[in-house]
Amino acid sequence: MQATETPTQLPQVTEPRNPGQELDMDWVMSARANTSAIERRCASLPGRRSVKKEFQAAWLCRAISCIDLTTLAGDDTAGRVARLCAKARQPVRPDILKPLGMEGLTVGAVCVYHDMIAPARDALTGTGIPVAAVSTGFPAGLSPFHLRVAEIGESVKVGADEIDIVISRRHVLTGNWQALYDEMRAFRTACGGAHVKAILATGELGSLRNVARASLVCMMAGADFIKTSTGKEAVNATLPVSLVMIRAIRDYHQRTGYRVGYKPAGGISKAKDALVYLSLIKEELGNRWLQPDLFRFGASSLLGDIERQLDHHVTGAYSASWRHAMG
Ligand SMILES: O=C[C@H](O)COP(=O)(O)O
Repeated sequence: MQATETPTQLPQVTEPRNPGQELDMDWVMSARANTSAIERRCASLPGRRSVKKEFQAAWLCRAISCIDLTTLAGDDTAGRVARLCAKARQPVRPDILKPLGMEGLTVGAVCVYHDMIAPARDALTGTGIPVAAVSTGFPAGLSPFHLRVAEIGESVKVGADEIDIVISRRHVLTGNWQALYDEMRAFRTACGGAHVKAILATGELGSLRNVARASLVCMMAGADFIKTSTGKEAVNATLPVSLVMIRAIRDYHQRTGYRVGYKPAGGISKAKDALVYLSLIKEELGNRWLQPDLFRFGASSLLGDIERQLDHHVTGAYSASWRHAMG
């Protein structure tokens, strides 16, 4: 990754929202995933070695601007969410951001459970930082369908800007693509003006081919983003799964003209891994997808590691451990 742009130099454009389309079964069934080719591509990925040292800080700031800063714990409180939102507004110490020319940098969004939307809204008033809520019986999605739809409506009513829905994995595992399409379409409709991210829970879908097909079906049904995982599955975001989903997004864009966003989530906690993901996006989809309206990291602890690495850069203490970590 040899890019020299800083996050502030990225074009600010408004993307037309994916309206979805009819379910195209021929297209869905033609989706394949060649596992060995995917593994070869992932093994050859740039990232650690190819981000030049002088550009790393800019790329790490880019990563921050794309984080959905997340807390999804049973013991979440309004106080914890308020602290998370303070971090979302000012993700890195000002004395680190100033020399980088990145004052005013914020994360992409804050992601919480339904009951934490109101505290998050209060804490983010006037910042423009969106609130995302997980929904539809997150994380398993096994509550009654009408309640899952109603949950979306409740979250939109109290101010969620984005809704992260979970799909019914069984529809994928049984090849019931029509049922998956209908479910996703209903969720998208219930979201109204709020953007909808479709969580595929890829670690539970059985095969990369299923991941490719589920990605296409959700986009056809109007997903604004497709997202790998809830963070609660045994296997969450991985590079092979990401490659399959990103290529489905590219295919969808080539055929329909609509850009759908991508959100890897779960287990991404290291700055060096964030750079690999950014490299993958840049190479497979291009710079346009490296903005928060089309790319997010779903992460609860990634920001802490990025802040530590930026601190090293700015204070000149470019540590041996970081050099080692970056290969
Ligand atoms: O969607 C976000 C994930 O739940 C966060 O997962 P994490 O805690 O492993 O970073």
